[in-house]
Amino acid sequence: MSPLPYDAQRLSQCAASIISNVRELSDRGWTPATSSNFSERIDERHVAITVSGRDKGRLVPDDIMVVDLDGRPVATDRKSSAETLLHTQLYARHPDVGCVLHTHSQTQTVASRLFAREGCMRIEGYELLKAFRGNETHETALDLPVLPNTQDMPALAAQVESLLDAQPMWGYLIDGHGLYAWGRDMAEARRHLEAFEFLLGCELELRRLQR
Ligand SMILES: CSC[C@@H](O)[C@@H](O)C(=O)COP(=O)(O)O
Ligand SMILES: [Zn+2]
Repeated sequence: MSPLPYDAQRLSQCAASIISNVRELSDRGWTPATSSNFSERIDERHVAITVSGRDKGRLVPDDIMVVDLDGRPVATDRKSSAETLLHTQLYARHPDVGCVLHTHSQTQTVASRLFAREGCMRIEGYELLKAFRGNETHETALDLPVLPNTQDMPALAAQVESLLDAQPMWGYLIDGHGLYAWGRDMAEARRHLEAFEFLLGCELELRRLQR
């Protein structure tokens, strides 16, 4: 047997981090019905990612596998997330991206429906905007893109590429689907994900109150 092209110990670390963090996200109801997918970078060429179709609230080490930056499985016959390309495109493009989190909370999904027509959701004036890397004041605005949903991953990835060409960003919504968020490591990606969830919730609540 040829040696693994990645560090098995680093894979175990990534798997443990994904399992424990995702269990907490799942306990909040953000990963219903096997939805959502999660990954962490192993090294410059390899990513640990969830196997497709698993119950994300009950992940075990066997539910985390390795893909290369083109999304091809490495040393396994398991099938990676149906949305693997949306993860690997970020790692391939940005060497400082270390973790990508995708969830399907009700807040994220409702917000995506509400702002789909505009193609973006403007979030401004909140203290919690400082949770995003690089922001040092609440006196700023963030445009969270909302992309049309499709099962055609290369087409979706191409749309994400053009967004990334245009602006620095930490996440996007997919209409009727959910949220992608990322960061340099699990802690930062999770901070960004939680900030998006909170801010989307505030905007939805404001709209309800203003009706
Ligand atoms: C269970 S429906 C959700 C899926 O279609 C998909 O959007 C998703 O988030 C999970 O897919 P997966 O292939 O398990 O990574
Ligand atoms: Zn999804």
